[in-house]
Amino acid sequence: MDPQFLSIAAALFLTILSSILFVIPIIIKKGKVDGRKLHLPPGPPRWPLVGNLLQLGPLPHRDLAAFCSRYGPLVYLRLGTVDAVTTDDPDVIREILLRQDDAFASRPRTLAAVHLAYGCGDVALAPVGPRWKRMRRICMEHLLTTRRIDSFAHHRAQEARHLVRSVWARSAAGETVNLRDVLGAFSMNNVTRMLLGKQYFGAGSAGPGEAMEFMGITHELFSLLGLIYPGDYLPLWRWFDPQGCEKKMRLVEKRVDEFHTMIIDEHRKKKKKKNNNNKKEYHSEEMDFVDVLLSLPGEDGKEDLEDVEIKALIQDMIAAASDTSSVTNEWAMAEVIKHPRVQRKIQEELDSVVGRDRAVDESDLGHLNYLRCVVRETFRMHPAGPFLIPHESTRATRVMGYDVPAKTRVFINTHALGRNPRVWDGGDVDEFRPERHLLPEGGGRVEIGHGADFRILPFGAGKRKCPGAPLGVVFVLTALARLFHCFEWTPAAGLTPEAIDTTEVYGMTMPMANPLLAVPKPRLPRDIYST
Ligand code: HEM
Repeated sequence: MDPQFLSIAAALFLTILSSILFVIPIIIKKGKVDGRKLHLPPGPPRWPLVGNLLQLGPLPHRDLAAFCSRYGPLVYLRLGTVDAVTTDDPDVIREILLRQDDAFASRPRTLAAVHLAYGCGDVALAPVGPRWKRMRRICMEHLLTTRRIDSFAHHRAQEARHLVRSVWARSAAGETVNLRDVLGAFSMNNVTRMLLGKQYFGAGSAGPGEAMEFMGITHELFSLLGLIYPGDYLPLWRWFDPQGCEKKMRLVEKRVDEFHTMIIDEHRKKKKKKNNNNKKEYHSEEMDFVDVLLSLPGEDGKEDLEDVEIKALIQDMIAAASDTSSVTNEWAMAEVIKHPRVQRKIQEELDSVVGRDRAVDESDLGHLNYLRCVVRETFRMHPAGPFLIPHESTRATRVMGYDVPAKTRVFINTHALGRNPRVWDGGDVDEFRPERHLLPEGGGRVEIGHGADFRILPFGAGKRKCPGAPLGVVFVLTALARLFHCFEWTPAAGLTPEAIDTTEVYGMTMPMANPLLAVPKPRLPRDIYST
């Protein structure tokens, strides 16, 4: 028998045994509030101690969706020692994220958040409280302002040109394009130029050694952040940790920290050199996010933010900004190539709004309503992550007439929301049909957000709503507009459009199981590709 399986089985057995001794009294106490039996939401039957943990497979968002269609819009689960609820319903989501935002705006302190987000000292994974508030304020007031984002428009334009040129070079060589690679490089370069003032892909990149290290750690970071780690639900599991997850987290934590230390040192040296050369302070437009953070005053009379705060913020932005937009772009490209009718309509719109004698620029993006519907439809079927980042209740409350205890973990299933047949009538929830989002003639711009009906939820809502949503939308629309304006796309040789594989893999973000390969054919005059 597989030795890894044996060690996992032994760990499970020992965990259950030791749990019997320690946890049962706590569970018995928790089943009541003020002596009254809790009226919990309905949910599937659970095993002693592990609860519903063993009912979650490799695609937990699909398992939780199945529970919702069986038990109702709000489902209670017991995951080891943790109370949890899940929903795929717009009314329940609105209740949790807007009407009871105060009760549900926190985050659980998972082991990954402790090790990989500087002890939950960041924005995205931090429990609600003064520290989160301050870090979020720094993001909103200094990093993600319209002015600051506009100041990087020329970088984004350059990266869009690189994207088109790299695809063009491959098409000229008759090569199939791996869209995961090119879209990943586009997003990552945009993000690292804005955050760190450097790029890791293509000409002008920061050396292959550093790029390799950066890609290595971000890859490991993403996979650890996406993991469902049993130790978060069965604390005694951590004694055995048969897969060595915690050890891996500590190793990645160390490598990530060394990388951020190097980045901050470089920025300090650059600043000092500039000061020694008697150059004036930076113009605001020249500053990347690390420069901005190094120039902000700290608390309690301290001159600067603490390094650890800067590292936590940078870490968050890399994780939150890069993969989300590249995963969305790959799904959108796959669905459009799978539906040649949709590709034709995108191109007709681009030819009418932009024309064929110049490249798309950011000012065009607001006028591309059909493409905006394509992005909404992509978010409906393939939200960047299958769940919002888990929320946690700070106090006991009631939702839809049911008790929800304090410290309940909340899984908002955005994947299931977009495919919920009670929400999307017509029986075609698995069909990619952007037209369903079109507004009546003269209805204005199609917005890419949840709107009043909460039928899609690409960026969350309420206090923890994504602060980078406008920028994320620009990354996504820019790449798609440029790639469909410049090229006609067909599937890799030998594949019909319908045969493109759109199965997903679970993680913090939810990419396609296999990278998308496709063949581009230029459709514009030659000079558009070289300018
Ligand atoms: C297409 C691109 C993007 C998508 C789909 C996306 C989606 C999301 C979602 C679903 C959340 C969780 C909301 C919740 O838990 O209620 C989130 C949080 C967050 N996002 Fe984004 N995001 C994108 C781009 C960005 C960008 C470009 C940035 C910053 C440069 C960013 C920064 C953040 C941060 C800091 C949080 C945590 C907010 C908090 O917990 O207070 N995101 N995002």
